[in-house]
Amino acid sequence: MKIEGDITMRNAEQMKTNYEFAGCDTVELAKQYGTPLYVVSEEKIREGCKEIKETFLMKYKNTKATYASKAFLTLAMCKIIEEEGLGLDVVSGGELYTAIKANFPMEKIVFHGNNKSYEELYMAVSHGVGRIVIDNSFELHMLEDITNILKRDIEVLFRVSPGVKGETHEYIITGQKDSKFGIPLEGDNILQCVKRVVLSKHIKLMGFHFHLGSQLFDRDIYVIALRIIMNLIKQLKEQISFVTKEINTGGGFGIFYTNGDKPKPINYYTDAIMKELQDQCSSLNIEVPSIVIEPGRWIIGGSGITLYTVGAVKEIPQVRTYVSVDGGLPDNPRPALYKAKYQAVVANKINHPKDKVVTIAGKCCESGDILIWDLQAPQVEPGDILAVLSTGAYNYSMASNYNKLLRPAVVLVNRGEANLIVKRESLEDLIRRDIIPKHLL
Ligand SMILES: Cc1ncc(COP(=O)(O)O)c(C=O)c1O
Ligand SMILES: N[C@@H](CCCC[NH3+])C(=O)O
Repeated sequence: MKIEGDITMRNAEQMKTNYEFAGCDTVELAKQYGTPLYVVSEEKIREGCKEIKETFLMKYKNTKATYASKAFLTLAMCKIIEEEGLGLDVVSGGELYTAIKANFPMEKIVFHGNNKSYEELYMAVSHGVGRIVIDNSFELHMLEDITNILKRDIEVLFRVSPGVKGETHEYIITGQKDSKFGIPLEGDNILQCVKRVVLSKHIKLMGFHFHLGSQLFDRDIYVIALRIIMNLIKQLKEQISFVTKEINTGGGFGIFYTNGDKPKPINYYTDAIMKELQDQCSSLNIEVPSIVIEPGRWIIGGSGITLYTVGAVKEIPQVRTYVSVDGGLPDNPRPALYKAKYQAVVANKINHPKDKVVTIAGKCCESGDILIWDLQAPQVEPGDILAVLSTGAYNYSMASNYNKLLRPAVVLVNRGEANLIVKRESLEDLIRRDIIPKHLL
């Protein structure tokens, strides 16, 4: 009996031809929820958070981690992040509103942005967010005004621009000298801002923030940036006796998309940051400030995939075969924006030999709407389900309605169970905000 059972199990295993993600058959998911479909693994998100806790937060005292919600934010995501005990970084009234609606603890919110509006700052102060990261002196003035009106205290950091250039796509580097983000360290801009804020009645300066860019694999630039910030901290202490309590070293930790990406555990970065911090503090004889990191992509990127249904397959002899899917640039603008590369599998043909090379095209009226060039794949036919991998970060959050395509649904999967966490847009949603003026009726 037992032997028979084993054979049956083995046969079942061999016959499995569908791609599984978090214990769910992705072809079934596509059938049940339609395509394009974002699928997000709860377990993978929690594993990332756990790694951050075990190898950074528990290893070093006086440390915090906030999830950069711009990577992927829904009410359910807020709940997971809250349960995991991380903070949340938001960059707009919209992201803050989402966190408020999820009852996310406001003291764990860090509010970012290089051009926050008066209304956004007012919203942040009146809801009592934990930190506002001030990007410029214009914002500082608005914040002084708002805190005086509301008579509310607020703790802030200054975002500074360390002048360090990360190796990544030029559109996603932020820490270089010529950047729209942060207060430059050249000149006395930062000194003036610090002098001003220390006199403020309601604004308490806790320290400094830098963020170097995204999809970074090199820890040395974090160390270099930290050294530069430590020098600022030393000068401020000597010149105006300002004591820095917190340094936020941003996010940007890279993940695997395709061969060539060499992802690292989080402590590859944080151990180097903490070592530099301790060395610098002891050599400068200053108290060790608290360290905060803000990973976005590193937590959610590999936790998501996108399912598409294949439509037209067009073979141009001696040129290439275009396989068109039912989404593309509107649900994933990253290949068009950053020449981002992705891996994909044909979910219903997982065991078929990959003896073809095809190009995965989106359905937008844009020649640049190509999701993947030259994918090694089995024979692809209309109706096949394509799973594009590692789409958890900056796909759903950057999606648009270009060509009036409907934004996909999002399904949260965990150990074979699936829950819809964002509904698919409807045609009605597309015109909900349109108004026809009287003279055109
Ligand atoms: C201020 C700030 N913190 C954190 C992040 C998160 O970046 P990543 O998703 O690359 O970790 C970003 C985005 O680059 C950012 O601008
Ligand atoms: N949107 C970018 C990341 C920007 C991070 C925000 N500063 C991407 O998809 O790679």
